[in-house]
Amino acid sequence: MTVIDGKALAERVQSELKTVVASMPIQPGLVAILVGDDPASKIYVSGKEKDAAKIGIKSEIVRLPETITEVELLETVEKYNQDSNWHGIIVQLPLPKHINEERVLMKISPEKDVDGFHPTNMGLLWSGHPLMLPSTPAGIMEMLKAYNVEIEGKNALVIGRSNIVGKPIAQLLLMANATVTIAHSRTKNLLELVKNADILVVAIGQDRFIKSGDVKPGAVVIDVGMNRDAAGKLHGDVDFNSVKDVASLITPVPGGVGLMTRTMLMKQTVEAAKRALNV
Ligand SMILES: Nc1nc(=O)c2c([nH]1)NC[C@@H]1CN(c3ccc(C(=O)N[C@@H](CCC(=O)O)C(=O)O)cc3)C=[N+]21
Repeated sequence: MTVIDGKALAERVQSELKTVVASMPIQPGLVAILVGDDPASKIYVSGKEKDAAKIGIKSEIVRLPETITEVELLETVEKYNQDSNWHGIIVQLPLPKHINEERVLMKISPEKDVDGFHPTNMGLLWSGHPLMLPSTPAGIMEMLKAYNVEIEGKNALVIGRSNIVGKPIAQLLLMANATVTIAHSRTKNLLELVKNADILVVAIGQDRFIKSGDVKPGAVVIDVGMNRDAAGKLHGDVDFNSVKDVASLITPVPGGVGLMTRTMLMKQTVEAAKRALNV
């Protein structure tokens, strides 16, 4: 069994990006709009600032109060759409309940939508011609590539159907010629599907849901979960301690998918800046 080293891989990609950025005539810029104080979003945003600084990406966090109106938020997004100093815009999710998430995501100009959540970018991905890749799925594919995982013809099971992880990773695996199944909370024969999966991607947000007895021996297990227990310790959706003995390759939490998610956001930002420069 091999544990995927998300930290080493993230650092490798970051240093490649740093070289690319150093050779660019302008500094790529990434703005993160953070509404309210969701704890997971705060962790992500602070990590992102650190990564950006390391790579040489200009970054700004726009902190807005929980009480902001949807119109004010839309105006903020539009301001950064219009400002050519910023190549990437992300609006941290989740947003407060009184704000329509879909409308806000649709407001981000697709060329600056480095999360890849705009319906135009989702559609481009599903049509097989992606412009912007959502970071978590892009990071997962990067890990599979770095560890030479054969995807073609394999049974890939994605548990979770979110627009952020489940749907886009299913499409990326499909584009790599896997036979893809998407399972979710209403799936009836889940454990049967899990037993058959050569590649298992778990993104359901349930602490240590997948146990060693569930997994096919030799499977590649990618854990997207980030669940904090009462003591504040992070756990994945996979019971790492037992599943690691059954899997051929497995991602840890922390130190796996999360770090690659952050790094791929940086990569999308650099790509967006390159496109803005026409290089
Ligand atoms: N528009 C938008 N896009 C997102 O991609 C997005 C979002 N909103 N809202 C919040 C969630 C959460 N998320 C994380 C990604 C990586 C880590 C991360 O860095 N994890 C590290 C460290 C975790 C730790 O130690 O606390 C790890 O897994 O090793 C954390 C959180 C992205 N999200």
